[in-house]
Amino acid sequence: MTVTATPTAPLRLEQVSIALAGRELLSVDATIAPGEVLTVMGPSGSGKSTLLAYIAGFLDREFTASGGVWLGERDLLNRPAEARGIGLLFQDPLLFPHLSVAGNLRFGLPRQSKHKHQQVSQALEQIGLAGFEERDPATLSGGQKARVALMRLLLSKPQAVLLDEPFSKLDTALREEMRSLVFSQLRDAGLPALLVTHDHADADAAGGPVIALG
Ligand SMILES: Nc1ncnc2c1ncn2[C@@H]1O[C@H](COP(=O)(O)OP(=O)(O)OP(=O)(O)O)[C@@H](O)[C@H]1O
Repeated sequence: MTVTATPTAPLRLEQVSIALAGRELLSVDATIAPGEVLTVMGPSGSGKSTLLAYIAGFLDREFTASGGVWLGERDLLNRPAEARGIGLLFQDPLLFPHLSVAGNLRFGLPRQSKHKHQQVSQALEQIGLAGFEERDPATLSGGQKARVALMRLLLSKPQAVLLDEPFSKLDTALREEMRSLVFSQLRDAGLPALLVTHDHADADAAGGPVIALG
């Protein structure tokens, strides 16, 4: 069972071009189908995080950008970041330290959602952490934190997901486990996703198209 409804719409990057100080930094034209992961690779400074910031709606004013970002028929550039339906997963799990594990997961749930308690316990069960509701996130291992962060993201019912080097801080065994968990969950949820990574093994595991910047 997955915690996110299917299906969603494709994420379309329509002739996106971003410049810094008058020089073109990147240009991308791509469509990511529901359940597909597009991997973006490229050297440091080639603009990978900048591309994610443009899609998510928090591009710094230093940059000038053109081109469309569409979720199905919805023009995301006309919406503020919080109304774009984009979920983010970073290198660090970024759990709220003042909330319990359940509190962190509830934070992801839309305000109007029903059966919150049940949704949280089901999510914990799915990641092998049944009964962890009241735990302080500081007492979790790195892998447990990463799994809670993934479930918080999925419970928030995003319509597309951006992943910025989500596995780079995990050790090898854990990295493989998280890759398989993350990509299977995204596929099952039918979410289009964009993965930024330096690691070719991430791209292989994602199984989708790869584009190179820079
Ligand atoms: N807020 C900003 N103001 C001005 N320049 C910036 C800003 N943020 C990033 N840059 C510059 O924009 C370029 C692209 O940066 P970006 O962080 O997107 O690269 P990246 O490919 O994600 O790099 P890395 O792999 O090291 O994370 C770099 O030259 C960087 O120095």
